[in-house]
Amino acid sequence: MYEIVLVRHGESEYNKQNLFTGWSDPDLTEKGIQEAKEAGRTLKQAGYTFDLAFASVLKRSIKTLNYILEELDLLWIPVQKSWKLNERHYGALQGLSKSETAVKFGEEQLQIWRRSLSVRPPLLEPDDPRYARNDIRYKDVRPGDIPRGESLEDTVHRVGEFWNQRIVPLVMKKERVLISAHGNTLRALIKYMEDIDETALLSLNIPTGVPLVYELDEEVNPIRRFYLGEQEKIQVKAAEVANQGKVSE
Ligand SMILES: O=C(O)[C@@H](CO)OP(=O)(O)O
Repeated sequence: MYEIVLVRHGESEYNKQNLFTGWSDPDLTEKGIQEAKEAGRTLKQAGYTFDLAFASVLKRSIKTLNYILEELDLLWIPVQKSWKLNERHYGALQGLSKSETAVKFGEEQLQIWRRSLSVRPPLLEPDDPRYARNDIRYKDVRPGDIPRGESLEDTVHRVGEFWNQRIVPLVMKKERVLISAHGNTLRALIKYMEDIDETALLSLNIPTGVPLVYELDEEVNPIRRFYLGEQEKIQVKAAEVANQGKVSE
């Protein structure tokens, strides 16, 4: 049996303000830093250690990973960063308030944009300053691969490809891997690995800064997944994520 640990970054400035984030690059809040450190301590107490780690190219994921590795005294291990682990691109919704958007378009539409599988958000215009094509960190990405807005299905595609090409071979070599990523990237990975149906996917909300352990069989198929830490507290945190789509928080 293999094991892999996934973690969503700690609370970001946009999470705190309840703004759509996607490929925007806000920093962690003080609470987010504490969540990341706590995740590191939880892993340490449970006896986890890692040979290498992955992060996206967004600072909330990178910093979360660093705080965790610091708690584990593993800042020295190799870290691979990839845009393929970036949050799902939220298109023209990026930077807008979730609760104001719920008032304007209704909670039902908001839930479709946030949690459905195949619906894309309104796309960014090519000349929108939020379009990542002019951002130097994506200079090596084929321009056609840089999204202007993604459905979860689009994210499943890129994350699934990354999982197969970059992570599975390492897991099969018995490398102990930690992945610091994002709420919808992790939902996409869970969808890819387990092929859960859309109803289950709708209510799948990943809390910030909580280690999620996957046990995998010899073919790297999932056996089970579970969160490490106080289960009641984790459920409350997941419910908070679900409630971000309400008209008033
Ligand atoms: O804004 C976002 O990019 C994501 C994660 O923070 O939010 P949501 O849970 O609404 O998909």
